[in-house]
Amino acid sequence: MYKVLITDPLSDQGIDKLLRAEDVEVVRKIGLTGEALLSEIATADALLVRSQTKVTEEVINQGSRLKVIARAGVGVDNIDIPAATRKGVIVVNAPDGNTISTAEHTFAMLISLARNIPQAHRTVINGEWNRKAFVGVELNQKTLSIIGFGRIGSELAKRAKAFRMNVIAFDPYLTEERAQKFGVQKASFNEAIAAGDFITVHTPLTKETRHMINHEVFDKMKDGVRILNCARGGIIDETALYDAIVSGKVAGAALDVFEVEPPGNHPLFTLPQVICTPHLGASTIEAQENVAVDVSEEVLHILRGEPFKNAVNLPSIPAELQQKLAPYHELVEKLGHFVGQMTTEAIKEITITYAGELAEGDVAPLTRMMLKAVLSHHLADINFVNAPHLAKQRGIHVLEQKSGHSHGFTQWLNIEVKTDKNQHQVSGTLLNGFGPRIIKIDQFPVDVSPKGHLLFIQHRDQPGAIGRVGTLLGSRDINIATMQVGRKQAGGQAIMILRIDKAIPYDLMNALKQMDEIQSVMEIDL
Ligand SMILES: NC(=O)C1=CN([C@@H]2O[C@H](COP(=O)(O)OP(=O)(O)OC[C@H]3O[C@@H](n4cnc5c(N)ncnc54)[C@H](O)[C@@H]3O)[C@@H](O)[C@H]2O)C=CC1
Ligand SMILES: O=C(O)C(=O)COP(=O)(O)O
Repeated sequence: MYKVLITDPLSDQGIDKLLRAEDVEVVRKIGLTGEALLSEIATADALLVRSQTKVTEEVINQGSRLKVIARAGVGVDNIDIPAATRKGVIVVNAPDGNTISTAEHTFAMLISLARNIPQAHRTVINGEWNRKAFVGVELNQKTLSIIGFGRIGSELAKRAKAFRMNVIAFDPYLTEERAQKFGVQKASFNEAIAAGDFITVHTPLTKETRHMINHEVFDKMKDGVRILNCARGGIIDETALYDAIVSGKVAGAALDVFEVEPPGNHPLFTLPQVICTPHLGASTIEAQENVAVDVSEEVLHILRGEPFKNAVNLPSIPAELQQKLAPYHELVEKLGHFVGQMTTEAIKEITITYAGELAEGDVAPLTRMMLKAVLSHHLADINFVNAPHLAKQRGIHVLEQKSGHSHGFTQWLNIEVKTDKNQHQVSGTLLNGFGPRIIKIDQFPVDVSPKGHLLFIQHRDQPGAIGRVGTLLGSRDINIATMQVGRKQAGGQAIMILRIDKAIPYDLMNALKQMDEIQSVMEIDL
């Protein structure tokens, strides 16, 4: 039974799949913090949050069973992603479900800001009728500068265009083609800042975007500019915004998000030009259902070991590439496990070489898979998420290379592991109709189907050696299912790989090791 802990409000309909899953126990403790959160997370397999719960390193490290943190929304700045990665915990979000709601909310703020709707509302319900104080401006023909042209920024642009605004966008990843598709003008940051009658930010909060709208930037804006932030508190320096409003540079600001939430008695709230909502961008019935459905499905997939889509701390793999690489998963994992078990000393370097069909295109997901398999025999708690991080932390050099030499196979791959004293390598291929095969072990050509319980013996090639091993195993009722031998030259170094039906008792292992012609014996589980 998996325990899924939910600590922020999520839509009931959205989490229906989780509630109905027979292998899941849902524990809903909304607003959990401090010691209570630490105590609940200790037994949770998954944590589901929105923006309120602060998922700190301490919380993550306390989650000894934790496999996934799911964010029902976009921004993951409340989650310590590097800490999750170090711990091997997958972080997923729901990037698409609240785009429209947040774009609509921003548009509502834009119109409210232009027409002073919240301020006017307050006076009317207080018994006043002051029409002169709330003269606004039209959106028609005004310039809207959008900083961050991703999902929400681009949806906002469509709505602004419908209101006949000129839309200018700055985003380092915005191509001319995409700008044309949305009918917006691509601009530099400074151009967008200088041209906007309204400036709205739609970037994530990162080291680069924190206080990207600051005193200096306000100075470069048009007089009477209006500012919106429905993305993340902290993108705009709130002190600089306050000063710019007081100085008259900025005519008004609409804020849905704040550097500290809830913001309490913020100085900005003393200014009549400021309108606010309490982080409501994604707060619609539709968005909340969408994001809860998305994360519930992702959590179930991850807990059940099925493929998932929206990991924040794993490189995303396009569906087409996933399909292309899927047939190689087993081969890569088995080779990795084989060489990982052959290597009994601290690893210094791992090189994976792809040739043939495998050398064409992106193979990074296979390399990550191989790394996890090799290192799983050397490091504790390793998984796809933390494998590259743990390798780097241990000073293990990982090389991925491609070769034009596929040794006569349609696809060929080799994993080489170096330690201070030794090196081992295993090559494999996919044989049409037969699946993965190991075709070489440490320079010994073989043909081994990599599965089951294997006995890997290094010995001197001499008459009777194979027979003696067989007799010894037979005398202890150990059946040999298949056997492969390989040698470089007659009478020289050789290897035996026996698939046996059960594990070897300790004393029998010692008896094998003591045979004159045998140099090493190792059990390998694949
Ligand atoms: N107020 C609310 O309730 C909600 C807020 N959000 C926030 O809105 C923001 C945008 O969300 P989405 O559009 O879904 O994300 P997105 O990832 O689709 O778009 C973000 C865009 O910002 C761009 N960007 C990154 N660094 C930049 C920089 N230094 N300068 C300019 N552009 C930069 C990226 O290239 C990307 O195109 C996020 O911060 C998210 O957390 C999202 C949903 C609801
Ligand atoms: O999705 C986002 O980034 C949001 O900011 C929405 O936050 P919320 O889920 O409403 O707390």
